[in-house]
Amino acid sequence: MSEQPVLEVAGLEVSFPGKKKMFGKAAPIRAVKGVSLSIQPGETLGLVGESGSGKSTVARALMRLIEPAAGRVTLKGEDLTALKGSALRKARRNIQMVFQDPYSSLDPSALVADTVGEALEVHEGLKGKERDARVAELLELVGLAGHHLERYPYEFSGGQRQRIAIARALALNPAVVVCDEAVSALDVSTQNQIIGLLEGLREKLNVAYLFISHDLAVVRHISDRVAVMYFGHLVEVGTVEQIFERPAHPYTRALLSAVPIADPVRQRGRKTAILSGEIPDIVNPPKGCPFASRCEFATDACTEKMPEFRDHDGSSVACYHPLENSPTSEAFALSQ
Ligand SMILES: Nc1ncnc2c1ncn2[C@@H]1O[C@H](COP(=O)(O)OP(=O)(O)OP(=O)(O)O)[C@@H](O)[C@H]1O
Repeated sequence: MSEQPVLEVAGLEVSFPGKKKMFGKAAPIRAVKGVSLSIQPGETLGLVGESGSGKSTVARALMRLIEPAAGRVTLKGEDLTALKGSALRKARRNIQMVFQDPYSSLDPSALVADTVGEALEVHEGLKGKERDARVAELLELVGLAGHHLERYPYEFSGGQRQRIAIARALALNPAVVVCDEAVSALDVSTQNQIIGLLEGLREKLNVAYLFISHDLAVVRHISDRVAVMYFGHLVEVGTVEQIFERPAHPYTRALLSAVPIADPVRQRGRKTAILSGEIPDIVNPPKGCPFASRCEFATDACTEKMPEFRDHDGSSVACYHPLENSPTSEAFALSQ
């Protein structure tokens, strides 16, 4: 029997106010529609999808950095969506975020000791030497020497700054860390080091990750399971093997086959399901599956109603005609 999930998201909806029109009311932008997912302790769930599919909005809403319009977020058994004020701040200790850009996410005027130690002061009342000793431990945990305490972010490389951001995220020993494109701004060798660090920390601390990335090779490497988003909807969730080797949703297959293969001969001979066609207008969404207009398998049912999730060959997929043994996945496997 599986453990209780550390994070459960059910029916998450997020809307933004639409652009004001000259006449009439502005239609809201429904950026996230009915997203449900769960993460087990110590598990890494990858979250992928094209730009604008809603990945960052899911992350920000589940941390209550923006208010969801509907849905429930349960963190370590506690309903985050029902909490306010100090109760919310306390519960949020358990979920922290690492952002893409370590240059802008760290305060340039703050010493590393203050950046990493702030949460320890606020939540645990640690001060002075006691706080700094804990910060030095955290720096060592992320592979930096403890004596970096008295330095400013500009004195570090991009990779070292991301290590500082990770140390800050881990200060309160969270159960979940959301990594939103956390390695995307780094060069490949630094990326590999940070990924190795995240994997090591997961082993040591049993922390779970929601790992958002547009880099499918990185997601494949780090994730246990992968969730695929399209146009604000989750369309498929499965183990990393299922998603990459037997994608069931035509969108997942197209997304994977859009990854170029380095060898031009193999690239030319490859059977692809290229992502062609326009993404629907987010202000006037279609009533059925939003991928139907781009999907070679779409039927009338697809344009009528968004399909419910169903189990298919071990994954969970929102599609009326999930694919069997999708051939493009083989091409993706070859590209690795
Ligand atoms: N503050 C906002 N106001 C209005 N619309 C927004 C706002 N933030 C996001 N959106 C819209 O919500 C949708 C989802 O955006 P989001 O940034 O979550 O996508 P994403 O999958 O994270 O994309 P990317 O990979 O480019 O970061 C997009 O249509 C975006 O334009």
